[in-house]
Amino acid sequence: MSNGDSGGPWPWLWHAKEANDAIPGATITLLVIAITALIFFAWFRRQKDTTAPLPPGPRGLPFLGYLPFLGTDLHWKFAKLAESYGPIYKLQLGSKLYIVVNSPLLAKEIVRDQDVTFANRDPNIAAIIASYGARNIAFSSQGPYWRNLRKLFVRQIMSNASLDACYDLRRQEVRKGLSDLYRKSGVPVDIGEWALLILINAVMAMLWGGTLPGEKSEAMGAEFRKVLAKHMGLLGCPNVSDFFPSLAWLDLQGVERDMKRVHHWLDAFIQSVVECATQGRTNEPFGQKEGESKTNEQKKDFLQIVLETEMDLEDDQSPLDKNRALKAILMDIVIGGTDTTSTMVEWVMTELLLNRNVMNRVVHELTEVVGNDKMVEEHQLPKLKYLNAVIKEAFRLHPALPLLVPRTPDSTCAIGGYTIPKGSNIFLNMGYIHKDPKIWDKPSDFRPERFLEDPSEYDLSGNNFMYMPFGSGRRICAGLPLAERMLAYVLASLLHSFEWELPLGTELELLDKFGIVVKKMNPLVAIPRPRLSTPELYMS
Ligand code: HEM
Repeated sequence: MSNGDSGGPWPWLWHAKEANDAIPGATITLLVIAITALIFFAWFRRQKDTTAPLPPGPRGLPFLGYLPFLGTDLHWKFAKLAESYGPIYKLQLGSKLYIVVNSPLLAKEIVRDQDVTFANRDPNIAAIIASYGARNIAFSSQGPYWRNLRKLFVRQIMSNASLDACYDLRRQEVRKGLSDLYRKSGVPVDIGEWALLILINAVMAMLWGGTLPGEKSEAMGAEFRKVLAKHMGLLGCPNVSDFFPSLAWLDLQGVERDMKRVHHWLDAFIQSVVECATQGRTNEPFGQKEGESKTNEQKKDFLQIVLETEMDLEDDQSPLDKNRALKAILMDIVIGGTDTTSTMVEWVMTELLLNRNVMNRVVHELTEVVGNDKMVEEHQLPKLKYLNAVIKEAFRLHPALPLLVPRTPDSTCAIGGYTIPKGSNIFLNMGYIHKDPKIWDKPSDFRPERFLEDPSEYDLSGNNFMYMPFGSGRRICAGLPLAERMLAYVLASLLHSFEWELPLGTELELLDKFGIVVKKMNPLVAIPRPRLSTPELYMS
């Protein structure tokens, strides 16, 4: 065998002896060089990306990092730092690295371009306890378990058919709440508190058909509100044990201890709901009549849907695992479905009381669409274009979760030319993006008209990275369809059925306080006066 024919890997490179061999040989040579260069370039870029610097960020103290300078109003602090450090910055808090993203372009990289990489959570200690060991949808890591749980939730429980089927249950609770307000007409009412009770009752009704009866409603509702407030406070509480896992056993602030207590109460509550449904018992504390949730197919509740669906979560699931997964889903609904929505009712009502011309236009629209001799029905909601714009504008200025729920990458990657290490916590700073003057004209004005021009430009489904009150991508809020319906229905009912005024001498303001859900600092108190033509309407 001659050298030129087969010696070495590139024989044609060296031995294009004959003239007619020369052209293809040269072409192939150039091709190989080009491909090699491309491969090298791609490799070099990857190398460069992963060896790119960490994002900029403020310096902290040794060991503690930026922790001592964080303060309590995280969302305002993060906005201020965005002014100094730009679209992306890092914060070292104890032994943990946090990355804050402040631009729609970089947010897109996370929730769209690299959605799979960023689809995990790194729940804090309180969240792990509250979610049965990260077994709920919000805090479990992506994988078959989370996917199946989420599929069941979104496709079955939150489907249009399922939500239509339990409309009667929601409606009854909203109507009861309106009757209650009618009795209180002329008297100052804490709107957030009222809305939370209605939402707790509506969610309970949808869960298993039972609600809180009569006086028990007030007492149980008050207890539930207290527990819920504590629960949310602990979830959002900066905890030394999270920043220094090696000190977690000391539980220095007692967060772990307190969350265990709160979780115990909520778990007993959920367990009694599950037992009642699975064993056909009456649910004494919550006034469900025997067989109530089982007999009426029209009013199929969420629990029935879950129980009827074979929960195929993981291969090795034990009955205990299954029970825990079931309770974790119910907890997602109870926790996700109440506090967030009632908080938004309060924000929208506050903005409307501050912007009387906007309030008048909403009321005018309601009168046109619904009529003064009728109560609002859910099927009328899509016709309330202006109210929907008002809700969107309130979400822009007061997103209930301005930092969404932090995500964590499952491998080291690059965003905006910076290295994002595996396991760091990523905050999408939507509270800042929603008010960025580079994006929004007169951002601090409450101007629903900005959402009227092209309503599809900014929907709530996270397709526009400048506006994502419910997040985006595979971790977008799983309860969005219910949240949209409930929020608009409660607000439309409040505004159509009553005129609202402030108690004499009240100075309305927009101060907020940080938590996993950002609420009004001072509760909104306003006075309802009936505005419908017949008192009987309020008695239904
Ligand atoms: C005004 C009402 C609500 C707001 C503003 C809201 C907002 C959010 C946000 C921002 C997230 C994180 C999204 C992300 O990481 O990209 C989220 C997640 C979630 N929400 Fe909501 N939510 C609301 C109502 C609800 C309701 C009614 C439910 C249940 C019935 C619910 C259940 C959930 C669940 C299960 C997740 C976790 C999704 C996952 O990690 O896969 N939410 N929500």
